[in-house]
Amino acid sequence: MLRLLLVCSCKRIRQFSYTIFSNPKFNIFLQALEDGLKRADADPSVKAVMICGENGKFSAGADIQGFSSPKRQGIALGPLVSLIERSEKPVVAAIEGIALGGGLEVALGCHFRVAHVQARMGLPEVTIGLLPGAEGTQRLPRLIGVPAALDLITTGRHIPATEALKLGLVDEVVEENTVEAGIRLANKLIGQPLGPRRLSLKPIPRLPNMEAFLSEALVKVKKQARGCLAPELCFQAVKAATEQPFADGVRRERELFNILLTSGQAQALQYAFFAERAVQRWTTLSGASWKSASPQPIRRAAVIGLGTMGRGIVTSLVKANIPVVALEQDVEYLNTGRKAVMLLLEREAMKMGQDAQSLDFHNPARLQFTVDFDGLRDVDLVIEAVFENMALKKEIFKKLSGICKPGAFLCTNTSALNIDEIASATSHPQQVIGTHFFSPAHVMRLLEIIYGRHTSPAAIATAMQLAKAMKKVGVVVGNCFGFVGNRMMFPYVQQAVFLLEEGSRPENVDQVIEDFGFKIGPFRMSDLAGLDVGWRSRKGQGLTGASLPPGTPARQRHGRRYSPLPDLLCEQGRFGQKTGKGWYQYEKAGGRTARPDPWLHSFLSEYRDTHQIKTRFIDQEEILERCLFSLINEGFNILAEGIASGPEHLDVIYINGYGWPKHKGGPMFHASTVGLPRILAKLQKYSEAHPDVPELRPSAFLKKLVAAGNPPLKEWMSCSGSQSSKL
Ligand SMILES: CC/C=C\C/C=C/C(=O)SCCNC(=O)CCNC(=O)[C@H](O)C(C)(C)COP(=O)(O)OP(=O)(O)OC[C@H]1O[C@@H](n2cnc3c(N)ncnc32)[C@H](O)[C@@H]1OP(=O)(O)O
Repeated sequence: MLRLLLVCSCKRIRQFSYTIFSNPKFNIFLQALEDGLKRADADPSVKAVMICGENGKFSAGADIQGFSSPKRQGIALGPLVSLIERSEKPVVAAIEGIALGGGLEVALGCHFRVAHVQARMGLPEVTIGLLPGAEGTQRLPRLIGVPAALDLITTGRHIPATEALKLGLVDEVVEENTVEAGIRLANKLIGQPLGPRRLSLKPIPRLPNMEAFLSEALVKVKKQARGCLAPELCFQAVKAATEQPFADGVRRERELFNILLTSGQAQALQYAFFAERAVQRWTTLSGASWKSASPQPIRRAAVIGLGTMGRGIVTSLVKANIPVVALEQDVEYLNTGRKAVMLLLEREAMKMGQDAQSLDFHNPARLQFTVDFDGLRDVDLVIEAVFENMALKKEIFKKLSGICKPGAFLCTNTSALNIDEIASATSHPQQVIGTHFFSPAHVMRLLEIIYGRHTSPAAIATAMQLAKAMKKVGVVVGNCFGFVGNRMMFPYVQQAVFLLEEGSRPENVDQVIEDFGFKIGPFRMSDLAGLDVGWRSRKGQGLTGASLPPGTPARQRHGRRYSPLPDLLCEQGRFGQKTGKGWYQYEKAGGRTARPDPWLHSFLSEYRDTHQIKTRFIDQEEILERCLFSLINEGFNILAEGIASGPEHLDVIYINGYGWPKHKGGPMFHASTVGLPRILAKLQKYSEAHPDVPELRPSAFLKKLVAAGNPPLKEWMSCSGSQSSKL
């Protein structure tokens, strides 16, 4: 909520409390600001005006919910910012807490800006698919120069007050009461000329090579945007500021803003913003929820296993300022793991600069390495991160159950294994919970949190709190094979491989998926992760390898279609990047540049000949639909079973853990935009063509929703007979 303080000649402050922007939940009352400014200008006793926030916050900007509301109305902010700037009396912005989006644009209209040292500011509109549409794209480059403005506007990053001061975005940073400092400043400014402080009148600071700079910047922005429209249109708006007078630049900004507003991407990104917050309000099938469960403090944690996942998890815990005990099975593994963890932490410290001091990871009180389970006696939480092997995990949990204090939470980092079976090895299964980290664990934001039959609400609340401390987004899901993320991934990967059997090449499939906006297609992903991982799992499930009963048809398992292609590649030692060959070829073992492999193409032809599969041309539409709609179909099954309590959970998981393009809102949001009747019709078509693929059979819940008239996403769960959406 913004307030207007009127500074009078007698140095008394008349205070009008005008709600301009929300504390973000409330509506925008711009009219009040306009009226207040006009009254201040007309009143000779008022000598200066100050705009500040309430409750220690300047403004989080406009109400994001309002952008997708069909009833969006009211006066525009840009003209008001101009009105502030035109004021004949000095207007000072006193920024505390946050000044984001439209809030910062208001501050840019002021003649002076004073900020508290702990304030943060930014123009994050790009992250919700928009651009700073209240003349911010025209004022900011005039104030801080084109490179810095482009950076802030196209990334949306929030910056601290100290950085804002260096950039010239604010005039003063104070450690004391910002409002009082603002009033002092306002008093000093009374009677001073304001012309040079009106940003719309300032020329753009020139660069010797503006044209070259802008072309390079555009290439960078496009590369980072990966199909997302907003960064490029933000760029265009700033470019307009470099080429056109202020008023024309503002007109261009408005045009571009309207394109974005109606683009569909903005709705998807705004949905993703609220979805990420909605998943914090978790519930379980048995009715436990965030409302009544209390997280327990984690004063010390332990990690078991210092493989790739364990190393990343230790790093995340250290960065979250949680003292850690890291345990390995023997000294050799421990030393290798210690070196790797230290390297990761050194790198993180480099990235953090001065703030890195707080990590203090050379201090054994903060990070300790051991091979002795006794060192885990007094920890509050353990994260086991050993191999995906049930017997091994159960053995470890049995041991932990005897050693750890009864209140300690026992987490297993698994991507698919049964949490209840692991918990059965302990004497307090209510303390056991699944925490599925994504690789690299210190980078990836997603944490899938899986509750078992006995998991206590406190364990769930604590895991959620831990996710937050590690700056991750925790999503609570039920226990089933593959949980949510991997369970939905299986049909997608399966379709990708079936498409190869029928006539596609890995590079065709990857291209279609990457053009859709995924960071990486299924085959490049498989080469990166290592084909041997899935091979081991399939051998464990008896789908391939020595335990396969003789006479099993090559392309069928349990009466369903099966493709042995990935197994055949593994038998040839083609494990992906690590061996230099997989679905692609690489320059060397460990190489990263995937090149289409003629060997693989001939191998696929021979395979089709052997199995008498007629090679056919498969178009982009079929590739995309078979991969994505089968994944979405599984999502509907998951919702029907109550494994996730709403579609937003699935979407947050896919955006943060599986590279789903955020500007497409996640798989379930995408389904809602494509339209459920279309998805159903396509699945029916593909299922008829491939009756031996149960994953293509439309989910009963999808059919129910279509029969119910294709309701909007936020009403889906009320049709499920399960729980309701949080949105
Ligand atoms: C033609 C007109 C053109 C332009 C005008 C201006 C445009 C804009 O201003 S666009 C909006 C720009 N602002 C943002 O993008 C800020 C978004 N919010 C945040 O980054 C964060 O919420 C925060 C930094 C402000 C606070 O973070 P944190 O303390 O971690 O709290 P939460 O994120 O959990 O948020 C708490 C609560 O507030 C809701 N919320 C936050 N910001 C907005 C907002 N701008 N509009 C609507 N609602 C907002 C958020 O959803 C949470 O709600 P729940 O508690 O119900 O989950």
